[in-house]
Amino acid sequence: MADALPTPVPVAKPAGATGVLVLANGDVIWGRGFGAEGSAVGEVCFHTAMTGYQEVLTDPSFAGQMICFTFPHIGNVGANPDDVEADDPHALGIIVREDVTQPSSFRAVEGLDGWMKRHARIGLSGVDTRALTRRIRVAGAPNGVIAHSASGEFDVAALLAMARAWPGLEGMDLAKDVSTSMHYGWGEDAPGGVWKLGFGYSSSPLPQAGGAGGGLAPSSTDDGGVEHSSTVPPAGEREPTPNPLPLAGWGSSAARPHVVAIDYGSKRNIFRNLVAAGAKVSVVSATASFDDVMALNPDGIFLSNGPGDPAATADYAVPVIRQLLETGKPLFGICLGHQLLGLAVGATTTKMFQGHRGANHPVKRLSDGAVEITSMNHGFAVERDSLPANVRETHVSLFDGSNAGLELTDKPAFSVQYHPEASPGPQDSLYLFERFVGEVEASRG
Ligand SMILES: NC(=O)CC[C@H](N)C(=O)O
Repeated sequence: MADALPTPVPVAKPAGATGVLVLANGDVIWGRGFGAEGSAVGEVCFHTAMTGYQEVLTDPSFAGQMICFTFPHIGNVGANPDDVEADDPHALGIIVREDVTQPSSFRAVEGLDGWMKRHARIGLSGVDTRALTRRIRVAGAPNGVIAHSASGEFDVAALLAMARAWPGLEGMDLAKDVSTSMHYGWGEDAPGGVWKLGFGYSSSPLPQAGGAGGGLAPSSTDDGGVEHSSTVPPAGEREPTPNPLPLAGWGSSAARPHVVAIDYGSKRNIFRNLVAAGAKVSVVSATASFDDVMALNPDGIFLSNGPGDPAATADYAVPVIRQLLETGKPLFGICLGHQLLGLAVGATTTKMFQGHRGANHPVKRLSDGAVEITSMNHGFAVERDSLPANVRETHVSLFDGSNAGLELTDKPAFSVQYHPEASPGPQDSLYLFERFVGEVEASRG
């Protein structure tokens, strides 16, 4: 009963169009460009959150994707250095209904337009985002190119060729490209260890008065298969959090239990919540070996969220996770970490038709029937029917019945498909951090 999509017909460029979205099927959607000029290719998905656009844009899970926001007013509280999940945006660009207005918030230090320009990310406004969302619901998340040119000049045929040449997210490993470039400590003492209003610890320089906007990176580099135009740089390997703590000296002797987090593209608020729940956190890269992790003497292991296809990341992540499970230490995974734990225990993952992206996704907790309102951002899912006998499904999406959580019955390991760190979004699921750190504490010898 899915509606048929109309065959694309060439749409003449309307007067004043300075931005365009070209989909791989030939659809051309015109609008007004903002943020950086240039073009970027990736998957087009929609997000239903009404708040938290900076958190969404900087979530490394969005590498390789551009986001159509269903909420029409995006950008109206500007940008600040606090509401970021990484130093730089990882989403390639955003597609919005209304033009971005002057920011109205005591927390804003610049407008969204200037922030995106500074970080070389493209925006497109004036788009019928309802129609685009409906298209994604009917036909799945398409590949496409977002482009912004202040002169209004576009080579649509070249943009279409770029969209068609992009191989798609399926089979694409992006985690190691966005992971931390060095191992570091994220402790209660670290700046930003826990969130405080006005902390402003981003290491990105803030714009000088009147100086916002310049500074686009000059050339493209490879980003795990994500192609970029000459003006939009890839997300790249992330710098560690500012003022990282040294790793040395942390371990089981410390007062706090020590969690080693494998960063497949983690959001900062996850680390803050682990610290708030009582842990000391060390962060290691996605490609860290079993020995790298164990050398830090962990009391528990955390597997982070991240971009791309879990099956492609599994090549290097799963053997390490399997060895870590054998240690019997508590293990907790979120989103990509959930999918990788699923793969490590022998389950399979699949690409979803349109995915889940929003801050109001109901999930049923099967242990007691409670419904958690959750923040979600995923395009792949663990296949329930592939779960082995020693794995129990713990949570289910009430939107489409897909798997949203699992736990092992013979080891202290569990994971959820949604984002319990809940920024942006509700806080129903923060108990998971306390459960995990409580288990880590209890398991210390
Ligand atoms: N937020 C995430 O960790 C996303 C996981 C994975 N990249 C997906 O799209 O399903």
